[in-house]
Amino acid sequence: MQTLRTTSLEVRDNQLWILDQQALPQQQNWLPAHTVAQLVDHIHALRVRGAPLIGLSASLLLALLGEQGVARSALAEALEVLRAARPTAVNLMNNLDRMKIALAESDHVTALSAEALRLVAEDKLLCDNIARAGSALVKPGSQLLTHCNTGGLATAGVGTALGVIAHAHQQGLVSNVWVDETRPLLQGGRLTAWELGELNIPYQLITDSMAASLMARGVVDAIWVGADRIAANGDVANKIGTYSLAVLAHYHGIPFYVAAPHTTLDRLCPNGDAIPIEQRAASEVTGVSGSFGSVQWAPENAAVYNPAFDVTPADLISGWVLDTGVVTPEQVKEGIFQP
Ligand SMILES: CSC[C@H]1O[C@H](OP(=O)(O)O)[C@H](O)[C@@H]1O
Repeated sequence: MQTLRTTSLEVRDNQLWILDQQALPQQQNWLPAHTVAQLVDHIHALRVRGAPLIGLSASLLLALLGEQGVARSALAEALEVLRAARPTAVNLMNNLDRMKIALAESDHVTALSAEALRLVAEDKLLCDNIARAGSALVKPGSQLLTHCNTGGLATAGVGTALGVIAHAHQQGLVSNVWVDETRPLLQGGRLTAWELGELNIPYQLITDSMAASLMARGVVDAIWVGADRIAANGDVANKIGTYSLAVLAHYHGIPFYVAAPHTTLDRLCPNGDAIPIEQRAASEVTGVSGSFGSVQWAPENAAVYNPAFDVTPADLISGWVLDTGVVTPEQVKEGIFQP
C-alpha cells in the first residue's frame, strides 16, 4: 500500500503506525499498529480515538494484513474482532461493512486496499464539506464553545466540529473558542487545546463545570460538538457531558450544532435509547494518567460510574451539519434520517 499520512495515522513500509493520543500534547509518540491485537489495544486505550479515525485505522490495518498474505478466513475473523473494538461510534461498523464487501471480491487483496484508501480519501473530503457547510452558520465575532476533540486527530482531514471552527476562523468569524477540558480523559484540555494552538486560533481552556456560567454571561454564541452515532430520529450519542451542554444551550437560547460525516449516521438505530453506550474503567475517574504517569485521588474502593458517552435528544439540537449540508430539526422530524 502506498505511503499515507494523516494527523494521527501513517502507513509506512506496508505497516500501520499511530500517533499516541494519550501521550499528547507533551509527547508525540508514533506506535506500531501492525497487528489486530496492537490496534485493538490502542483503540481500547484511546491512543487511537475519534469516531471517524477508529473506523479508518481498522480499515487500513485489514487491508495491510491482506497485502501481507493473511488468509481470507483469518481476515474475516480479524474484521469481526476490529468491529467490536468499541461499541458506540458507528463509523467503525459502517467502514468495516464496506470492507466486508471488498473481502468477498475475487481479488480481495486489491479490493481491500482500494476500499481502505477510498475511505480515507472520502473522509478528508467529508471533513472539508462539513467545515464549509458549518462555517456558514457562524456569525462574525463569534465566541464558540466545543467539547471533547473533533479535529484532525480524530479524522483523516480537518475534523468535524473543530473543522468548522477552524474554517470559520480562517474567514475571520471567530473571536474566541471556549474549550471544555472534557473529563475524565481530557480530550479537550489535551488535544483540542493543542490543535487550536497549532492552528493559532484563540481559545480559553475551561473546566466542564464552567460552561453554564459562561452561557449565563452571554459570552457563548454557539456550541459545536461532534458525534459518535446519529440515530434515525436525530438523537445523538457523543462524549459524556454533551447532553448537559445541550440542556444549558436550550435554557439560554444558544444554538447547539452537531457536526459529523454521514458515516456517523445509523439509520437502523431508531433512537438514542438503542445506542450502545460504552462503560469504561473506574481508574479514569478515580484519578488521571498520561505520559507523566498516574495519580489517584479517590479512595481505593470508590464505586464509579463511567459512561464514555451520553445521548442528546433531537429536540435539543439546532442543526446537524453533515458533509451533505445542514439538516434542520424540521427535516429530522419529517424523517430525513429514517431508512
Ligand atoms: C470526530 S470524533 C467524534 C467523537 O469521538 C470522540 O470520542 P472518543 O474521544 O471517546 O473517541 C468524541 O465523542 C467526539 O465527539
